[in-house]
Amino acid sequence: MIRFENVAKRYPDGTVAVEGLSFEVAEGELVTLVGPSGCGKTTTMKMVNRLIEPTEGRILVEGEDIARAEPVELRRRMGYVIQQTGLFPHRTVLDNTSTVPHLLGWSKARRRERARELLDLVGLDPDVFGDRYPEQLSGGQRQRVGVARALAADPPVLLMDEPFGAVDPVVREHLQNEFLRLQSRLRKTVLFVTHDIEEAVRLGDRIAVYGEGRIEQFDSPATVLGAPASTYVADFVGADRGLKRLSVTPIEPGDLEQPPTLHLSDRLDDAATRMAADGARWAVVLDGADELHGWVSAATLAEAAVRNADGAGTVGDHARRMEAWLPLGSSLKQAFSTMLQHDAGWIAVLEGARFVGVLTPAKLHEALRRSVDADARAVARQDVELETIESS
Ligand SMILES: Nc1ncnc2c1ncn2[C@@H]1O[C@H](COP(=O)(O)OP(=O)(O)OP(=O)(O)O)[C@@H](O)[C@H]1O
Repeated sequence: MIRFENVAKRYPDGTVAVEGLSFEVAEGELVTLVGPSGCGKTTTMKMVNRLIEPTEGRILVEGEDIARAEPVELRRRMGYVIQQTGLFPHRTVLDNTSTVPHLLGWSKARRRERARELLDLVGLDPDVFGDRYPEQLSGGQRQRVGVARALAADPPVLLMDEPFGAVDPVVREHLQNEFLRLQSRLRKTVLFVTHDIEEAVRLGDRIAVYGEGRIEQFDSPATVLGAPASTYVADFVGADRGLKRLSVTPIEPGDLEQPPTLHLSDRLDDAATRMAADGARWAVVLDGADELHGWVSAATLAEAAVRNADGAGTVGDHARRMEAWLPLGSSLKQAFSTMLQHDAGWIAVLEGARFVGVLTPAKLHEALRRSVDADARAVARQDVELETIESS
């Protein structure tokens, strides 16, 4: 969708802003450009909408060499969001949001309808905010209007230059989450500049990590964090990259342990006998539809079976509810956080309503190590054999 072919930008004073840029952003993909100040991220982005012309190479958008496109027409195909928002201070929120439709000659009724729809989409009630001026908004609200304006004419491409850079960390995280939700619906092709590695990792389908004027690594967030291509990238992503990687590594079926399962209606004595035979300390308890109910310990079952020597009673009489669960595909970070929140030694993992296994801290650690190794060797996670220092 956006393709850089050996692109360079040299300024007349000899500064090489970027060189040797060759990469592609696929349709519907969100690529973050991340790196320290002055490494050439903004230059890269501005070459896509021809605010800056490359001195070497070419850039194709939807297969077309943009050097041949008419710049104004090109820019209308691209939403552009910047940190300072660039909202017109003397125009209302509705008018700001309608800027491009206005330029495109849409009727007033259609423009307003579209602007209202977009404000709604970015979480601003048009009845409350539509007639305000930008100075009557908070920083976060202004950024939302910036995003709404960029989306107004439904462009296939979005260029975003530190769009959430000027707001505090809490608002920023909120805006990031909202944007991710929006993007999962709209599937725009997005080039997103940031100097914040956390932001790059959270938002990007892939990340381009910039060194001075060139890309040092272009990979998925998990690979950049798990297998940095150089010491430069390793330093840039930070010593806590293992922790950061937790948030981009999903729980897979192969990560799970399979403890014994019992059903609520199972007879107490049968269940106690099975547990003793398995040597298991606890079991997961499912209901009649094989959906998660909770858990029960072997000791509880054994005691209860002794007390109810006549064989009366079921597992359901002694099972405890289990609130610590997550759907398959959730991140290892969510898993860890759920364990801590419930002070649980394991969490249940579900696929839809079906119970598929449990994740323990040891399995979580193993999953992380396997996924790092799998990325480094470009194999599937379940194909990785781990060498482990056994704890004694
Ligand atoms: N008009 C210009 N003339 C000369 N050098 C320039 C010009 N514009 C930018 N540069 C240089 O090009 C390099 C890349 O700048 P660019 O704005 O792309 O960096 P950046 O990664 O976006 O940085 P930041 O995060 O600080 O915005 C910098 O060294 C900058 O000083």
